[in-house]
Amino acid sequence: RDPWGYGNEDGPDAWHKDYPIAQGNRQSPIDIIPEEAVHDASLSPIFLSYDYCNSINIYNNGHSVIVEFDDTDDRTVIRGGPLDNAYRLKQFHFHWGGKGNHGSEHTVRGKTYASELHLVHWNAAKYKTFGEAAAGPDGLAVIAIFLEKGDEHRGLHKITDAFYMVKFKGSVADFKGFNPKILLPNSLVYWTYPGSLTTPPLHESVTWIVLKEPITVSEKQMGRFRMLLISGEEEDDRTRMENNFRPPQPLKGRKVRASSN
Ligand SMILES: CCN[C@H]1CN(CCOCC)S(=O)(=O)c2sc(S(N)(=O)=O)cc21
Ligand SMILES: [Zn+2]
Repeated sequence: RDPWGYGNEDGPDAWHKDYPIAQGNRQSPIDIIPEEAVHDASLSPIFLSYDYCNSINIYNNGHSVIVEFDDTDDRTVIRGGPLDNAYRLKQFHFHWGGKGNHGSEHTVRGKTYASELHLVHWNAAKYKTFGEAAAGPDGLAVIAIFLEKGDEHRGLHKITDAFYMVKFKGSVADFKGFNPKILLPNSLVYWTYPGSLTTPPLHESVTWIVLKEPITVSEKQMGRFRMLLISGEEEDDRTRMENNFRPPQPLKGRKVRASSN
């Protein structure tokens, strides 16, 4: 198992020992205070070109459940907003809690949500490989969407119905033709700020785009997330995958900007 996790010994408070950047100046997530966000009229809307979306597989890496995409061309990209060029969709994954309404990574005036979806994109115009982009200051753009406990989300069903195939750490299954467009809320109004990966290696390479409007998820659907395990099939322990979120980090003088549409 990776030397890091979300437990008492290997959790977020211990990560700085192996990843000193954990105490850096542009760490994520953060607590967003809407009244303190700078309204920037020059921020254009975010454009998601997800029509030729092509998911490949779904897998469990022991930290989260991830759906991967074919990023060999600019078929599935985001543009606009704070971004200088097109960023290619590489994968999406989630962070969630044990029960109740905690589990998100970003918070809004201290409010937590049951889960948070991250759509990870990389700057293929500037970096040759995803790995290089993941380590570059403007290498990644992650769209964060809050999942609020409420009615069931029909778009999420296809994903939660596939979890039984990737119960164990290291398991992977075919997952083709899923278009994450159905996971978007009605409004693409967002906050944006310069930050980092929220898991090791915690690279300070992410332009965060946090959507204001959450989508809803039912308690039953959240239960499906919690049947995933961090243990491998060959291990004898059966530890549930839950509370895989990093708490908010110091803003260190960064400005959060708010879009208008
Ligand atoms: C468990 C490791 N999670 C990492 C793995 N990647 C980064 C390193 O990759 C190098 C090839 S990543 O760019 O896919 C990525 S995005 C996020 S988050 N939660 O900030 O959206 C975490 C991670
Ligand atoms: Zn994430």
